[in-house]
Amino acid sequence: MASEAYCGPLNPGQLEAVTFEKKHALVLAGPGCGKTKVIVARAAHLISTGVPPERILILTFTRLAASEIIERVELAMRDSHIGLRGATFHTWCSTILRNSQGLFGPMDFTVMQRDDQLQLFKMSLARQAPKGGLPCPASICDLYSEVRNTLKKFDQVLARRLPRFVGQRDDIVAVIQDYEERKRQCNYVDFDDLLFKVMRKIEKSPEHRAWLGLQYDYILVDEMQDTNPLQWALLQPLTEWATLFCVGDDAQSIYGFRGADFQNVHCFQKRLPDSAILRLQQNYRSTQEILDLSNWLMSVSPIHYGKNLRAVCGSGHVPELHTFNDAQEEAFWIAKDLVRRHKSGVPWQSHMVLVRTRLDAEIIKEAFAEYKVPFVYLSSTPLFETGHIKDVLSALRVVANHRDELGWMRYLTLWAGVGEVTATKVSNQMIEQSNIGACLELLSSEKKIPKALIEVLQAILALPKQVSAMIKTASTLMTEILKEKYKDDWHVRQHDFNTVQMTAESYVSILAFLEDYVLEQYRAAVDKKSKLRDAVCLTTIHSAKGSERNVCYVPQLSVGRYPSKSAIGDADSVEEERRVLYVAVTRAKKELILTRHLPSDWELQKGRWPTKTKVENGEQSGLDIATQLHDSYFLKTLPSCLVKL
Ligand SMILES: Nc1ncnc2c1ncn2[C@@H]1O[C@H](COP(=O)(O)OP(=O)(O)OP(=O)(O)O)[C@@H](O)[C@H]1O
Repeated sequence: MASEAYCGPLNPGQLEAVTFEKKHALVLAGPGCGKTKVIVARAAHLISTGVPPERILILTFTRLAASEIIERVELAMRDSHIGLRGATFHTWCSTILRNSQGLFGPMDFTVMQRDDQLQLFKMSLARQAPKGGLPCPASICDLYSEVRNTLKKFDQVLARRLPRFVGQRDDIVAVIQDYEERKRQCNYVDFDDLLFKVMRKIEKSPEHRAWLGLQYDYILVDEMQDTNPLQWALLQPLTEWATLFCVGDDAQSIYGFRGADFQNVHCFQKRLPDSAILRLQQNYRSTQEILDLSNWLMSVSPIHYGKNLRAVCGSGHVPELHTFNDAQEEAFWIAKDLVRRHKSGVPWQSHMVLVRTRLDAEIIKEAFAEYKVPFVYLSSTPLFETGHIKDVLSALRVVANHRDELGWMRYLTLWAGVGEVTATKVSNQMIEQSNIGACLELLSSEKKIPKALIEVLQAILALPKQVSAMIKTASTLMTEILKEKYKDDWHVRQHDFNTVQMTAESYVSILAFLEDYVLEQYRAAVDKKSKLRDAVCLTTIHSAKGSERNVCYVPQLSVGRYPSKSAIGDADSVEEERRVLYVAVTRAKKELILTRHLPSDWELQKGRWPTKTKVENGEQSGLDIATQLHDSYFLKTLPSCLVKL
């Protein structure tokens, strides 16, 4: 079989999936059973049997995964410009909006970052509810996002997420309407809009549906278990034209907070009667001892996952479980253990450390610095989220979209003598103008606006369409104000502009460049580069999906962390936490090292355990929560034979 020749051996189940000929299929498999391999081989198989690559669309959860799959298919086909299309749902929809000759609405828009969304909600709140009394901007933003991603009724989501505010329903709706109106005025599109706008059009209009559906013969979807109802509403109408081939694992669904819906997996066949469910059972990644522990973790869940992974590669080391006095001792031990392994000849890059949150990573980073362990951190704050870069980019933003109110606010308030009040007044005027030329004219007549502020924008406008040159000019002309604003660490920050310039080298459109960084193109490039270095991979578990290493450490497996305090009291959240831990432990190929530390004195004073639930519902005491944390601790009933203490 051609794809097998390209992609390496396939077992009979994988081969059946790769060459499946009836209509739609969902391949369900546990971790390490070759789902990614099957997607790559399926694409190679389709191409080798004559399907034009541009008629195949591959949808993945991250841009990195999309680019890796495309690369692997290209490698398999020995053709590096094969023309296969791979994207996340967001980048796919953004391309549809921008490249449809206006069929899906205006094509020139600025994609908002979450920061921008929060700022806009804050302004809407100030306009609609000046005396307060409503949820904070982040809560309203998340509420609205959940409504759109789950396609549930607003009142239903409000009652579940923010029960205390049900009485203020109409006020919250007014804030959201104000936010929507402002977004329209400013030419903004938020993350959810990208999907929502496309979905609404194809839902309502047969012409739009056909226009999109006719572009594809095959749509291949990775990580189906993490798709949400909005994403399904985009896929289902296209099945009239294209064949859907999805892979997923219900035990690895960890994006419930983004509205991921099990139904997309569990109801697949009911929703698409001309479809088949295929299952892959053999795990090629881990040793049986690692799988025994993983199987046990799922077997004690109240949900019946029915996971019983069998290792093709047989037996190996029993997972280790180490307990330390505190988090620092734990982190130092991990660093020392890595140094020991490296000294014995194992490359750094054979190791991965999987943490729960960015904050958890900090203590590990400190220990790595102390013991000089080289590492790449896969969830670090991208450069583009830092203040000085955002400041420079704000100048480019307003040149690209003169109705970008938040861009104006950031840019104007950078300059001495321009306060919030003036900036608000001026940016309101700017978004009324017909173009950036008219804005510059008006700015020149404003007494409070420094000349240098206008000169930066004029200089950007005068340049040919090269985004990297624009960044260079803007950062050079803004050096004095930035140096003053970031005087404490300017010596470090000043070097970042070169990196951003390099990233922008191939771009001729500011909007396209800004959008790519909002949608994580930049992070994907960094992740890819970092994989080439010999370094330990330090990563959040959410960023580790699809990855594997010979030796994996899962630290901070302490009471109150798995499940985390915030999940207690909500059975769905606790189960999602279990799946997060499942993803972590199933990344290990040969050795799994679990570590934890004893609760600190502070935590031991039971009355001082965080009392979020108590605050919100007035029901539970801190003591109750401490007891629940102990009772629900995932390792509480861990059979001692599954680990080496
Ligand atoms: N038939 C096979 N023969 C040999 N190795 C295989 C086979 N199928 C998969 N593998 C190997 O097993 C490992 C896991 O495969 P892959 O990453 O495709 O699994 P997955 O199901 O996508 O895992 P996860 O869901 O955990 O990300 C890879 O190293 C892959 O090369």
